[in-house]
Amino acid sequence: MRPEIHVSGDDVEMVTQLKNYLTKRLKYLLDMPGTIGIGVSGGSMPPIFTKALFACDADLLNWKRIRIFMVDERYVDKDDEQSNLGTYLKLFPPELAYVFVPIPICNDLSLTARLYEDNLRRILLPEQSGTSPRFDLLFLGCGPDGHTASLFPGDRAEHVTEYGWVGVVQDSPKPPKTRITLSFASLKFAKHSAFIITGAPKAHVVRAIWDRDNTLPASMARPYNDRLTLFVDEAAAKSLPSRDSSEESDSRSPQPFD
Ligand SMILES: O=C1O[C@H](COP(=O)(O)O)[C@@H](O)[C@H](O)[C@H]1O
Repeated sequence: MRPEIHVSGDDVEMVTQLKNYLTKRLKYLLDMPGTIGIGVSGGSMPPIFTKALFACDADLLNWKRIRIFMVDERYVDKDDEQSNLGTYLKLFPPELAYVFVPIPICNDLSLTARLYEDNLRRILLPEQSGTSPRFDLLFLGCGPDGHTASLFPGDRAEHVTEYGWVGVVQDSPKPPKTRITLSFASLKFAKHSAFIITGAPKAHVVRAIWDRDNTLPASMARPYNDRLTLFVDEAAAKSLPSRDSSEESDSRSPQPFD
């Protein structure tokens, strides 16, 4: 099944599209039992995601049930300007800091990854079945090199945790060099994933995702159930097939996986 595509003319339109998507997903998830786990990315995503989230109706922002976690993090303290979590904490009201799954950065990188995995399993259980996570909603970004989270071309992530949910990267081509990241396996078991991608330098990555070209991590990270939505601006959409092209249709229905 092809991903659902939303092309926006500007940030305001993209925020509205994201707000509508979040509204639909939260309405569904709030009707189900348990904790709602939303994975988010750093880089350019925090401001636009935060605007869209807080544009949702207040009755959907049930902070007793929603927990937000980083799909990757730089190996820096959360007060460092490079910290993805730190960026969100600066954008969220301080009284909501508790909704973020803590990333216990310590002086041992592998231990940091293991402790993060423990936190994810403890906070997002019991929805997690067995050893594979079932994250409710993932918001992924990508770089012009096709990386997503901190999964870079060249298979640089090392698996150091008991369940393989979280890996470590020590030679990131994008500074800082050292990071922790959700693994491909944990990203691919998501119930719903969405990419937020803007700018012409990433148009080839958007096309790779559309074409299921698994030479790039961003395309390799699409969920097994094919429930994937792309939020792109016009520049990032420029390599997609034209609206009326035959390439667009793909009637394969999504795998039942929820
Ligand atoms: O370093 C990172 O890069 C990607 C993409 O960032 P962007 O600024 O090009 O959108 C981001 O998704 C990831 O979370 C971050 O750690």
